[in-house]
Amino acid sequence: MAVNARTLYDKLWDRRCVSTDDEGVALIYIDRHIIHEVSSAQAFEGLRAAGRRPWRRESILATPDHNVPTTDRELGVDGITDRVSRQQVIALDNNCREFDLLEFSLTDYRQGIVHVISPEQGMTLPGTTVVCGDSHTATHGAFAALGVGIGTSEVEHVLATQCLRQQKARNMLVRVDGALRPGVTAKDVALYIIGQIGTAGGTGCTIEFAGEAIRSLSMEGRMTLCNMAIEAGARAGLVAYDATTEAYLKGRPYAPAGEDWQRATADWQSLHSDPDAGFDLEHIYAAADIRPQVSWGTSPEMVVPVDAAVPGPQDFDNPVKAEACESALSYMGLSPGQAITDIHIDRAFIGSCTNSRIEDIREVARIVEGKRIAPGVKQALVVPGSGLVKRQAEEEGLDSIILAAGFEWREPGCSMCLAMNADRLLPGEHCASTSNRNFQSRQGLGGRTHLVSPAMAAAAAISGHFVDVSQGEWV
Ligand SMILES: CC(C)[C@H](C(=O)O)[C@@H](O)C(=O)O
Ligand code: SF4
Repeated sequence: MAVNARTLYDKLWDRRCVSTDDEGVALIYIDRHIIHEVSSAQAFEGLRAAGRRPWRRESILATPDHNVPTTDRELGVDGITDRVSRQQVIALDNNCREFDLLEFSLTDYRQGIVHVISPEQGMTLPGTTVVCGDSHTATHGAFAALGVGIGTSEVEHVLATQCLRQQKARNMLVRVDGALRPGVTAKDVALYIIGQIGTAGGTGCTIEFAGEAIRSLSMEGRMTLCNMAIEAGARAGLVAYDATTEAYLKGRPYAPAGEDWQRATADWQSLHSDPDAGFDLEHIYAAADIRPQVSWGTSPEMVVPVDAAVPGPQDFDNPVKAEACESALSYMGLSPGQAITDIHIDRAFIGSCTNSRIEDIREVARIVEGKRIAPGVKQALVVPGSGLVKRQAEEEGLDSIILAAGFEWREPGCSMCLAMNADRLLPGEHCASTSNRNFQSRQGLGGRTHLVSPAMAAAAAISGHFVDVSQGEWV
């Protein structure tokens, strides 16, 4: 290993590290601070109590997303029936007004899920640091930016000082060689990797995703992958800067323009790991081994290919995992050996910061065009990640295709990803979901979540049970 060779993570760290104390705790400078209604109210309260103001207002973008209804948006906050949810959204509006912060409020056409709107506005830029009081801030790593999820007290700290206390993570490389098979998407890659390394596999690490399969992903796909780095236990996920990153950012409202663009893109060229940089841990996979994935349990690592069967406790050598399997199967109402394609679904949810961007919606429209949801499926929801995604999809006529297939076309927000609004599963219901977490009751009390790609969720809604979208009529 060459002495001066650095990983992408090392470079990002060095660019923003202000100082490091004797215990190795550093202060890193924060370029972009995204704020939502659930994790910010107490931070603003603390700021006010201390008589402080946000240190750099221009670094902030706020939007309500977790608690917002996905229907009747014209009612504004009056459309939120839950009292706590309404209070949180009102508090965000008031805080943004008081401190003069940029907010895409409930009725703004640019409102959406925090991790969807910042990239789409060109606010997430390569070489920068991005924080949000939200674990899925890892998403922004797709832009060769250091995206770190923080807690509410850290939100207050960043508001007050523009810096974050951090210990440097270890470097992990996850390389996926070769080309992905048709019908296999970034979501399948993410679930496959978590299935391999486990939800603790990335603990204490920043994961850089590399290799031919990753390079050939669109920015949307890279965001899906980095979004789920957090479910692999990692602190952050990263993909190197390249022409795909540049093409995505060019011309976005808040991206640099003119001479600034030239300067920025020249600077961004160095945002990759040096060829001889060393990683603390490496995992190397072949893209050809990855098939469409379906989670069968209550943790994102409980995942198998769609053509496999539900495992049983006897399939795990580790007694803790065997026990976890047993309890997950009882919660999920599944039996060992049952074919994944025999699992019937009650609802489908296409949305969340993992899979609600324009490409995801296009993929759903492609799968469902000219078809109808299966009679046994009670509901198939399509929730775009932002007002701009919704608008673009409608311009492309995707909403009509989706509606004609019997799916619902909603307003943007987190929605059934975590059921903080009215969109939720009933006890015992199975859901094909494009979100990132399948914890117990995540999508509603007693609900049973199966994590899948958008194509897999759409095809399951059409068929009534899981099907392999890498085969036959679906490709
Ligand atoms: C509510 C929020 C703080 C939470 C997170 O941090 O991830 C949510 O977005 C989630 O996905 O569970
Ligand atoms: S869409 Fe889901 S995972 Fe993403 S920020 Fe919202 S609740 Fe969290």
